[in-house]
Amino acid sequence: MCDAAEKAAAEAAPFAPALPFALVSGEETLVGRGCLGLVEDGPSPLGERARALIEAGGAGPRLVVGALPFDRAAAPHLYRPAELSRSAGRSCFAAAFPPPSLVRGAAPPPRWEVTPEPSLVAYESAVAEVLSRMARREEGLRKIVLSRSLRLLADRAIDASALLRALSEDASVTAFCVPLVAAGSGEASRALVGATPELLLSKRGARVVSHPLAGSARRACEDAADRAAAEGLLASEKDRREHREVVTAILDLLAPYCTELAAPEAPALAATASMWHLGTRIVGRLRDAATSALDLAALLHPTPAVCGTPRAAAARAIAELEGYERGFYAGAVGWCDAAGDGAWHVAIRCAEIAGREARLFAGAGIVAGSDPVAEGEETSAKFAALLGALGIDEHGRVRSEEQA
Ligand SMILES: C=C(O[C@@H]1C=C(C(=O)O)C=C[C@H]1O)C(=O)O
Repeated sequence: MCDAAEKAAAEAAPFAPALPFALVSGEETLVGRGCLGLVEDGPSPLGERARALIEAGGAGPRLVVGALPFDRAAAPHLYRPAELSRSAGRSCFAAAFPPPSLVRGAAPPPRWEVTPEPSLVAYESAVAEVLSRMARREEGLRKIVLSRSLRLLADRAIDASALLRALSEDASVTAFCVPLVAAGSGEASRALVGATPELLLSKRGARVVSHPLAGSARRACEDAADRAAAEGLLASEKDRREHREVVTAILDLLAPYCTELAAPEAPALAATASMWHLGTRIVGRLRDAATSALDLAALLHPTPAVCGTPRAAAARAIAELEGYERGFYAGAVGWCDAAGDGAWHVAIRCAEIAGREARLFAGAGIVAGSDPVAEGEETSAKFAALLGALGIDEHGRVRSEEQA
């Protein structure tokens, strides 16, 4: 393409994603390429603005894809892809993210530098500070989800597609890739890549489903130890209290929109390849089937699974004590179509990747009775999925076969 044609193409498409958008799960896979337009800022509800974008364009997929940031006041990143592949199961994934060639596979593994931000010790102190604020009942705080991050620097550009392929091997999660910066923008192509076990909200017709998780234990390699970890979690009063905060918040927020809404009294175990969680499947029937999945996701988000209770006070404490912007970590990733149907997943177990750099995030819910060292260990356990997919441990060392 000549320069003028390239410039015209860039102006026509305000965002030209360098990578496909992907949501990959055993139930459904969605891959979006290119961009026909971005959902604009504006006073009307997000769902309405998304519908306006879909209706305004001509031919093309009738949906928007993207991510909501953790901060409710920050701008969402939502766009209408130019092409869409969709399949029940994972079949359309392999075509969009083909396996690497043998030549690339034979290259020596990358070398990594890993810098915790904050350090584990500083994280534990922040947890202790949260506990003392809760003990003083400051701002009525009952739960705060505090996170820490790992900054990774590789000796070469990180292959987001390879990471996504590795993450999607765990059948219990939804792997995702959300391109955040345009190709040719001058910046390294930035993307949010992860593998979440947590469904914020899905909506088809009048039926809504949410599957919040809260309360966690690291899985063990040995069967007996793994079972014991699961049973210990299920019996833990502290974890059940931590979990209940999330279920109550979701039920309270959804109730005005539903004619039926139900959740089991007690949580059940949910497993990923590396973690046990307490989970509750909430199912409801909307009063108005035209309510947008995007508006419902924006209403629920961020739940006490990633923020805390009361929500605004917890968000303020998080901003103060974590000392960094979460960006899209602990936000939501998903899609919404012209009928308002869609699915939004909690953006956890993820990393923001740009060139040779990655920033990984993991958080843990703190309630009265939490132990700072155990919460630090829980964040390490949650890093394992991403680090394992990159083939390294928390110190940047290449993982041995037994660890994998
Ligand atoms: C905040 C994260 O996970 C959330 C917190 C959990 C907990 O505190 O037990 C469990 C699942 C997630 O809702 C994360 O993985 O970063």
